[in-house]
Parts: sequence; C-alpha cells; structure tokens
Amino acid sequence: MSSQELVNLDEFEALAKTKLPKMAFDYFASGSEDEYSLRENRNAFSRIRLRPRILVDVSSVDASTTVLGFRISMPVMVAPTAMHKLAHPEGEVATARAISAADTIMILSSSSSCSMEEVAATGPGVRFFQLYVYKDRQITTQLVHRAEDAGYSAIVLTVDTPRLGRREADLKNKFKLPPHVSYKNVEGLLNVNNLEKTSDSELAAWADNLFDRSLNWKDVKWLQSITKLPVILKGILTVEDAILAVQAGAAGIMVSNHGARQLNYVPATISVLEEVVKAVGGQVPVFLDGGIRRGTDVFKALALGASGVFVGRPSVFGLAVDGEAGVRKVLQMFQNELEITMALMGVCSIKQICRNHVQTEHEHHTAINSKL
Ligand SMILES: Cc1cc2nc3c(=O)[nH]c(=O)nc-3n(C[C@H](O)[C@H](O)[C@H](O)COP(=O)(O)O)c2cc1C
Ligand SMILES: CCCCCCC(=O)C(=O)O
Repeated sequence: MSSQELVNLDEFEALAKTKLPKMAFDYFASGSEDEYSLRENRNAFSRIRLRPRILVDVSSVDASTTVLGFRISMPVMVAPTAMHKLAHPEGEVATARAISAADTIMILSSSSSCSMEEVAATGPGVRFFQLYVYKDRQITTQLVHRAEDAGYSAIVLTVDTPRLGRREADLKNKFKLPPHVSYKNVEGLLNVNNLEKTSDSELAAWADNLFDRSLNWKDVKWLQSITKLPVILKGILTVEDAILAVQAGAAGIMVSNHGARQLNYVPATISVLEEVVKAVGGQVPVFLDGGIRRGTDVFKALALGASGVFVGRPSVFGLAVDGEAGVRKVLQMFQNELEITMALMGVCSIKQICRNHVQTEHEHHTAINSKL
C-alpha cells in the first residue's frame, strides 16, 4: 500500500508498524512506563469541543503564519526526533526535503543519524537545531557553533531530559543501534567504546553516561553567552518554569512532555497550555507538542493560545511508510485538515482563531450545571 492511499495518521502508524523491525517501531511509538501520559496526550484533545461560527464567507482560507519572523505555510512544524535512519535509509535528509517542500520549520535532533551539515546541504529551509547538553561542554559548544555555521536559525534546548525516561519497550527489546545507524553529529567526538552499562537499553546508557545532569537555569545564560541565535526552551509544563524561562531570556517556550517519553503521570500538554500562555502574557511565543494528530488538534491548540504546534511521531511514521513522499503526505494531510477545520469553524486566517472557538471539559460541565 502506498502512502497516497492512507487517509489519516493512525493509518500511517499502523502501516509503519508492519514495515519496521519491532525494536525500531517500539522505540518510535512508545512512551515511558505504563504510558498514562501517552494516552492522555491524545485523550485530552478529545475532551475539548469546538464552537463553530456559521455563515461566514470562507471562500478563501489562509493557514500561513509567522514564527520567530519566518513566514511558513501553516502553524504545524516538525519536532526533533532522533535517528531517522531507523525508519528509512535516507534518514533526516529525506525528512528535511519534505519539510522544506511543505514550507514549514524543522527542528533537527542533536541525536540525528544524518549530520546537521548533511541536512543543511539538502537546500534552503528554515531549520532549528535541538541541543542536548553533554557533560563535555567543549563538544556542546562545538555543536552550537556548527549549527550556526550550517545556517540553523535557533537553538532548541531540551530541558526535560537529565536522564532518559524508563521506556519499558526499549528495555524489553534491549534496544541497540543497528550497525548502519549512528549519532552523526558527535561521531568521532565522543568516545562511546567504554561506556558504563547502566541499562538494558543502549540509548538510556548513552544518556546516563554522556548527558549533563547538572544542567540548570545558569546554563541557559551560559548557552546564550556562546551563541547569537535565539534559544527556545523545550519541555516546560508549569507556570513557574514558564516565568523563569522568560526571565532567563528564552526566545520561545515549547510546552512539551517529550511525547510522554520522559516522566510518566505528567499532564497532557494541551491541558497545561492555557495557564502557561496566560503566565507568559505574550512576552515570547508559546508552542506546543504532544499528541497532535489532526487539523482539529492544531486548531484547538491555537485557540488556547499556542503560536504554533510541532509534531514528532507523525513525521517519523510518514518516513517509515514512504520516505520523503511519506513525510510530504503527512504534512499535506495536516495542511488540508487544518484548512477544512478553519472553513467549518468560520475562520479565514490564523489570526482569527480565538478562545471562544473552544470549550473545555470544565466549561462544558459548568455550562450544564448552571442550567440545572
Ligand atoms: C522517536 C522519538 C525521538 C525523539 N527524539 C527527541 C530528541 O532527540 N530530542 C528532543 O528534544 N525530543 C525528542 N523527542 C520528543 C519530540 O521532540 C516531541 O516532543 C514529541 O515527539 C511530541 O509528541 P508526538 O510524538 O506525540 O507528536 C522524540 C520523540 C520521539 C517519539
Ligand atoms: C544519547 C542519545 C539519546 C537520544 C534520545 C532521543 C530522545 O530524546 C528520545 O526521546 O528518544
């Protein structure tokens, strides 16, 4: 079956499962521990209702928007996900081509299986570089400077991963990279031959040995001191940390629970978005990722104040199913679904999406109770 026959993202995931080795599919699809937060990331969207307005002229609907000064085709961008060569032999190079064709933004994972330079060489496109801070600050600094030189437009600092979450599927599978896949950005820089075996998952052992667990707010300042690029903080889930992020000079905030792969029992990202947006008060853009699978999900996040959303697994499953064409199809699906949702909601532009377009579960119950 080709990706052109698929009509939604669940079908992409199902087909990806048949195409990938179990170890790779489980790595991409799974969350941490018993996956409460993974389910919640999706379920919380289904508890938000839409409040459409009718008899609005929607003969022309424009989903384009601006993010950090970049004009893009839609407020749907691609989150960093590691090791795309586990999904397709061309890896991140194919993903990058599809994202450029869709005219949106890619965040490249620092744990990518194609190097940041290979990805940049695919041609023009707005790309941000996601950073994990290694214990070896010299290597971390080199990564940041290489990203600048290669034309990346922002650094996305992941702040929710002092250690890798307990991904039980990876533990059971004894996750190990196949010989044709490696962490290209740090190849030759880090000595990975003598790592302590701290986990049955090679990935978790890597993170245990190499990631800097001492990372703290002072290091945000350090990062800003070594780069002129804007620094976005990815992995914020509370009002308290959102305020600290603004005080630390973050250029943007990503409300994210890492696709529910880190701490289990954190809330669905969509359920904390609005309080974070209120606390930030428009000082910097607030983005969201986690569980976005439909145009209606995108619309709901924007109505609750997001300046844009990022998708993780959907692009990887697109890649697994059909390489570059699969990722293109996934992004096209988001664009089509969002435009249809906007038309049916009586909205012609992204700027017109507002809070009155959605009703949360709490508001729904309050409305019913007030009528009793
Ligand atoms: C397979 C996989 C690999 C990931 N790798 C990274 C990574 O290298 N860096 C990072 O900051 N986040 C990483 N993430 C988290 C994503 O950036 C994003 O937060 C998450 O996937 C969003 O949820 P979604 O998959 O439901 O769209 C990864 C997620 C997945 C599923
Ligand atoms: C040392 C490599 C760790 C890669 C982690 C990638 C990631 O964030 C994930 O969720 O998986």
